[in-house]
Amino acid sequence: MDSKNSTKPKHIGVIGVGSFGAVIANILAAKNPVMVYARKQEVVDEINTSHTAQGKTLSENVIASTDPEELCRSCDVLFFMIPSAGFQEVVRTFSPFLFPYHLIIHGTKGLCLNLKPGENIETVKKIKRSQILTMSEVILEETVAVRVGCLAGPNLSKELAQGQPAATVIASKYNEVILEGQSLLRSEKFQVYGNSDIIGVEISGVLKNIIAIASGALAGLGLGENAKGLLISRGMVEMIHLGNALGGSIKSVMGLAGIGDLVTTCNSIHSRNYTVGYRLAKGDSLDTILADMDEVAEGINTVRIIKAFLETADLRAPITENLYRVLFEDLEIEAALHFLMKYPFNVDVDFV
Ligand SMILES: NC(=O)C1=CN([C@@H]2O[C@H](COP(=O)(O)OP(=O)(O)OC[C@H]3O[C@@H](n4cnc5c(N)ncnc54)[C@H](O)[C@@H]3O)[C@@H](O)[C@H]2O)C=CC1
Ligand SMILES: O=C(CO)COP(=O)(O)O
Repeated sequence: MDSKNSTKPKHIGVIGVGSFGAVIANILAAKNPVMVYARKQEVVDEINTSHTAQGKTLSENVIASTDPEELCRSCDVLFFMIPSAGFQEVVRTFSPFLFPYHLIIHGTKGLCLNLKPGENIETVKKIKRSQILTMSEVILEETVAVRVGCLAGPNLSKELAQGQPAATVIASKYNEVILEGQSLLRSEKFQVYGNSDIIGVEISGVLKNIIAIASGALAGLGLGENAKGLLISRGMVEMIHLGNALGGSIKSVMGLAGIGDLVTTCNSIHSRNYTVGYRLAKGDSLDTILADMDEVAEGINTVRIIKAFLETADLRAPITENLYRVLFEDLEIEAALHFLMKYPFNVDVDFV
């Protein structure tokens, strides 16, 4: 099947109409017709009749379908905007209809695991890098697509939806993916940078969620800006060492998808990860918080994965390790903070 034989105008595909997918669909719809994929027929009907998706307003340039084949036939470029927990399953649903000409960009800030049948993160205590998949690795493993990219940066969906100025990074090994992403998304309110280190950019977006949970916890304890500055700078160092161990470049952590997103999410009540930490510090249990949240806070699962990775890596990540104990072993946040304040960090900058 050759996409060039089609005479119909091509849509840009968006898979997932959650908070971020809806915003990206609207940004794309300013320049091109967009087709979004949703699993539920009632969501598709709502979009096609009233141009809303569960409370979020969508452009009239957006249509919806429940049919992955229709998306793949109608769109040469597809944006996957699905949380990591459902990512592999959704990519598998699309895989039979994808061809090498498709260009795929994802916006997911989480990780997947490549474990044996019957194993899961609860049962496997130690994880090697080869058992961790970024979302671009999932796409490359599950499909025939080659031109794959990711989108990451300080992009709180609530602010983007209000049309506030922001910027993002499109990362890919292929310059044409970066150029296509820039051309589709860029506007006077949305700047789009390029980066060829896709793993570094993906990992930056994933790891900042851990530090955002910790930042929310500091705020929940009523601590001030000195403590936050300390957390953000030491968090960045932890991201650099972990990012390096996971195959990313230091440079990407220093960029928009790393330090840029870290500052944003460590400071915003609109960040779900920050909110998790804040509520924990106010005394809510993780189970209560998860039961209340209808959106994803990727950092919780990421903490678990990185803790298991640390068991096989020659590396210490004290913020992540202590946050793991707070989230999953009932360590008091004050005790974790006390431990970190006594931790013998000596060298300020040890990564350049
Ligand atoms: N919301 C934000 O400000 C930003 C979110 N992100 C990342 O984008 C990803 C998605 O986040 P949100 O849109 O905020 O999440 P969300 O929880 O608001 O929405 C997720 C969407 O994915 C759909 N979905 C989940 N599993 C599915 C499946 N198996 N098949 C089909 N659809 C499925 C849900 O129905 C929902 O529409 C996350 O990895 C998040 O870290 C990145 C930047 C900003
Ligand atoms: O990644 C985000 C903004 O860049 C969104 O952060 P949360 O997932 O914590 O809401």
